Amino acid sequence: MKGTSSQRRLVLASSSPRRVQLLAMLGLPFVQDPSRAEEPLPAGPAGTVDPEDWALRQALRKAKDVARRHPGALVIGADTVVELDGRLLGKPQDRQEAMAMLGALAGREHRVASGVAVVDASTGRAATGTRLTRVWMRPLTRTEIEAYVATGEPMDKAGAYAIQGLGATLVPRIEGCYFNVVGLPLPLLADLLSLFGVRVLGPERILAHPGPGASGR
Ligand SMILES: Cc1cn([C@H]2C[C@H](O)[C@@H](COP(=O)(O)OP(=O)(O)OP(=O)(O)O)O2)c(=O)[nH]c1=O
Repeated sequence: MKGTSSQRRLVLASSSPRRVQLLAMLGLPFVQDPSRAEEPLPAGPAGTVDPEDWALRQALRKAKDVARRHPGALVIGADTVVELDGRLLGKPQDRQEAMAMLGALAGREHRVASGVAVVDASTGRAATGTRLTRVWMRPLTRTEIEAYVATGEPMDKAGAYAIQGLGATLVPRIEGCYFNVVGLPLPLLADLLSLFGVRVLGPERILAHPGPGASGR
């Protein structure tokens, strides 16, 4: 069938193990080829950069960079940032910065923005989107922050926490897409892929899993 998921090669332009796990959940075959095209976060005054604009720009950069080495493929790029008081927080450089980020986030609401870009390497066409999730972190004592940072979990995560890990105990409430916080908003990604004819729940699934429904019994 023309334009179906079985015929488009998917490439994930990411080094993130979380994004690999999340994309694997969709059950579509893909290869991983990380990009190094991400820009450092802007150091300007608070409120000068919109988190969704920033995440989208980085997602597109990553996808376009990797698309150059995969002719004919559909390339997926994503980027996630945390925003607090108009400032963007990326991944902490060291444990001290992780402590400072968690100290600032503790007891407050912040926002997590992810951008996703799907680039068709054969035409250069791109489909993009963003999602914003509100996240409430409970108050934390200094000892709790130290203990959490000592686990190492915060080190490669935007905002220095992982909602999908031990960090789940720090977050009593969110509003918006959970997968957006983990780094790849799956409902958005499925919508973007469908624009290229890749359907997560296309008829190929029925052929691949013939059961009572498919046989008509
Ligand atoms: C807030 C939060 C972020 N994160 C992660 C998702 C991303 O991997 C990371 C944000 O960094 P990114 O720069 O978006 O991604 P990355 O450098 O890990 O991977 P790549 O650029 O190669 O795609 O933070 C979590 O895993 N859990 C969380 O709760």
